[in-house]
Amino acid sequence: MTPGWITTTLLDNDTPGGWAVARSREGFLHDDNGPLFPREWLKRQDLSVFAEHGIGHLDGEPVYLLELNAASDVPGCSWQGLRGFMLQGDHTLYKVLGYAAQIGTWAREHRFCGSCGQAMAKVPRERAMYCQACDLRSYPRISPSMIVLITRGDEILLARSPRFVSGVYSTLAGFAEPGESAEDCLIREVREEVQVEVKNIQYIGSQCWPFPHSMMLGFHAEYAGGDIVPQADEIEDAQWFNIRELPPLPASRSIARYLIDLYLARRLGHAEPVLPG
Ligand SMILES: NC(=O)c1ccc[n+]([C@@H]2O[C@H](COP(=O)([O-])OP(=O)(O)OC[C@H]3O[C@@H](n4cnc5c(N)ncnc54)[C@H](O)[C@@H]3O)[C@@H](O)[C@H]2O)c1
Ligand SMILES: [Mg+2]
Ligand SMILES: [Zn+2]
Repeated sequence: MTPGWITTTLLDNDTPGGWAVARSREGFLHDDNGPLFPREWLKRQDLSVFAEHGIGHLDGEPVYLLELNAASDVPGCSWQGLRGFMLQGDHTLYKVLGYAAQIGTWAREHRFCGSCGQAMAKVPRERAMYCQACDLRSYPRISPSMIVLITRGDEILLARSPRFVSGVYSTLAGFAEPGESAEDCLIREVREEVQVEVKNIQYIGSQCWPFPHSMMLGFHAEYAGGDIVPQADEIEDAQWFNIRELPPLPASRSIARYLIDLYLARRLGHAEPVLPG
């Protein structure tokens, strides 16, 4: 048995047993023991199953996703969105659910060929959908996004979007566009969102962000010039904050929070935090 969570495409839906998670628009089903259920028990419940996907092995046991048409009542259970599992609880289980969500969404959105419109079929032993007419394979979509902490000595640049929880300020982020390097994207996003220039861009680490399919690439950069001008509509407010007087910050498991905490730790001589993958 290999401990931990390993994704796979090798599971056969006709082989009984293993664990399963159930996902609807309301999130994942869970009870007091969490979101993993014995698969045969789950399949006996009154669920409207849209698709079933073998997704991986957890501590050597196969795990399947039951993708549902709608949430239904299961006695003793309730539904919780993926963000709730990210914010608290077992991080490995959150990784299982994050992967399940991305596979479920991708498979649902790639039932038909984007080129000719015919039905696509699952490719055996590969996470891909295939159109025979076009000889076209569609793989799960991952959207690279840059996220950057900009610093100026004891000050850090944080901003808030109108979508954030009231009072919370975070690092700047944005999606890569075709033709850009990670650095090009970072420089463009920072210019667009606050009209500031940066230098000494350093890659720090990355995080899967399955909302719905981002891959966050985290950077540190130093301020090089310009006065903050927040982008209309996208940025409600942006400010330089002294590291000793910070506003409410993003959730502790996010890479945004990690980039901030890492800088504080280095600046103040504290132990460095660990980035949750
Ligand atoms: N993990 C973290 O700590 C953390 C923190 C901040 C942001 N994020 C994530 O980073 C991503 C980018 O952040 P943002 O919202 O500031 O992005 P952004 O500044 O690029 O603005 C969002 C806009 O980009 C466009 N867009 C949406 N999806 C896209 C895609 N796949 N490719 C290209 N453009 C797209 C839309 O017009 C959307 O309104 C989001 O997924 C966000 O949830 C993660
Ligand atoms: Mg942004
Ligand atoms: Zn086709």
